[in-house]
Amino acid sequence: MKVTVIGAGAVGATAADNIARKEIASEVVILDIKEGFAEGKAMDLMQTASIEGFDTKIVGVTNDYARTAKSDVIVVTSGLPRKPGMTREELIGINAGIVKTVVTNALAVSPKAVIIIVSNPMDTMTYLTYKIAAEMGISKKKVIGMGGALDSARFRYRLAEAMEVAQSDLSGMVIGGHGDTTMIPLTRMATWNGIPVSRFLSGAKMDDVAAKTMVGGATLTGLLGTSAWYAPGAAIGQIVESILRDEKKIIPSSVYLNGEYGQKDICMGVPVTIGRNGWEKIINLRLTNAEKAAFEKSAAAVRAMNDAL
Ligand SMILES: NC(=O)C1=CN([C@@H]2O[C@H](COP(=O)(O)OP(=O)(O)OC[C@H]3O[C@@H](n4cnc5c(N)ncnc54)[C@H](O)[C@@H]3O)[C@@H](O)[C@H]2O)C=CC1
Ligand SMILES: O=C([O-])CC(=O)C(=O)O
Repeated sequence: MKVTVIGAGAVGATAADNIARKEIASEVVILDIKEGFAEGKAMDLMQTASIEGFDTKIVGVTNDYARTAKSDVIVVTSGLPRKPGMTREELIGINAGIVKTVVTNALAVSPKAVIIIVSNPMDTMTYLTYKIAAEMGISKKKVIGMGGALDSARFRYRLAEAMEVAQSDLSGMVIGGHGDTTMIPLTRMATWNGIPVSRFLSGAKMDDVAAKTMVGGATLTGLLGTSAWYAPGAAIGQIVESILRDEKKIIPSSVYLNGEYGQKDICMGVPVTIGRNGWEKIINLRLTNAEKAAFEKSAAAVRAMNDAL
C-alpha cells in the first residue's frame, strides 16, 4: 500500500511518522513545495526506523507528483496554519488556491486514491475537493475531511479531565463543522464504559466540557503560536488505518451530504464508517430538536464559507 502526504510541515510529518510506525503501508511519499524540505523530513523519519522497528519506506520529494502516482491514500496537509487570535476561516484566501492545485495534481496520477483533507478551513476545503473529484468522475465516498476524529479525541480528553477517569474508557463524538463555533460535541451520547456521562457530570460541567472542546484548536494555537500537530497527526493515522485495514470504524468525518441530516450540497462532520474504498455509510443519529438546531446553525456557517469559494 502506498500513502502520499502532501505538506511536510508539522501536521504532514507527524502523520507520516504515525502511518510509518503502524506499518500499514509499504511506502509513504511526502511532498512539499519547499525545495528539499520533504526530503529532509523523510530522511529524519527514516533514521528512526531501526529504533522504532518499522520497515515502511518514507520518501520525500519537492513537488514531484509523478513520484506519488498510484497512491492508495492521499493526505492533504499543505497550506497555512492559523496564528493566535485567528479563526480557521481566515485561512481560506491562501489555502483554497493551494488545495485546488495539489488536489488536482495528486488525483491526476492517483485517480483511485481515497483523499483525506486536513488543510483549513477543512469543511470548505473538503467541499472544494469534492467538486474537483466529481469533475474527474471520482466517487464522493473517496473524499474525507479530517476534523471529527480530532475533535472527538479532544472531547474525550476534556471528559476524562472533568471526570478524573481513563480516556480509553470513554466514548464520545463531535459532529458538525470543524470550527470554533460550529462543532457539536454530543455530550448526551457520551459514555463511560457504556454508562451515560450525564450520570456523573452536572449539566454545567457538561457544558464546560463542550465549550472547552469547541475551542480546542484555538487553545493550542494560543499556547503554541501555531496550530497543533500531534493529535492531528494521530487522528489522520487513525483514518488511514481504517482505510488500509478496511476496518469500517465509525469515525466522525466531513463528507458530502445529499439530504442526510437535512443538508444537501455541503461537506460537514457526521459519523461514517471508513473502509478500503473511503467512507461507506453515514450513521443516522436520532438528534434532539436542540441538536438538530445546532446542526442547522453549523451548516449555515459552513455554507457561508463555501460561498466564499
Ligand atoms: N483538519 C484539522 O483537524 C487540522 C488542520 N490543520 C491544518 O493543516 C494545515 C497544515 O498545518 P501545519 O502542518 O501545522 O502547517 P505547516 O506550515 O507546518 O506546514 C504546511 C506545509 O505545506 C507546504 N505547502 C504550502 N503550499 C504547498 C503546495 N502548493 N504544495 C505542497 N506543499 C505546500 C508548506 O511548505 C509547509 O511545509 C493548516 O491549514 C492547518 O490549519 C492543522 C491541524 C488540524
Ligand atoms: O486549530 C487549528 O487551526 C488547527 C486545527 O484545525 C485543529 O487543531 O483543530
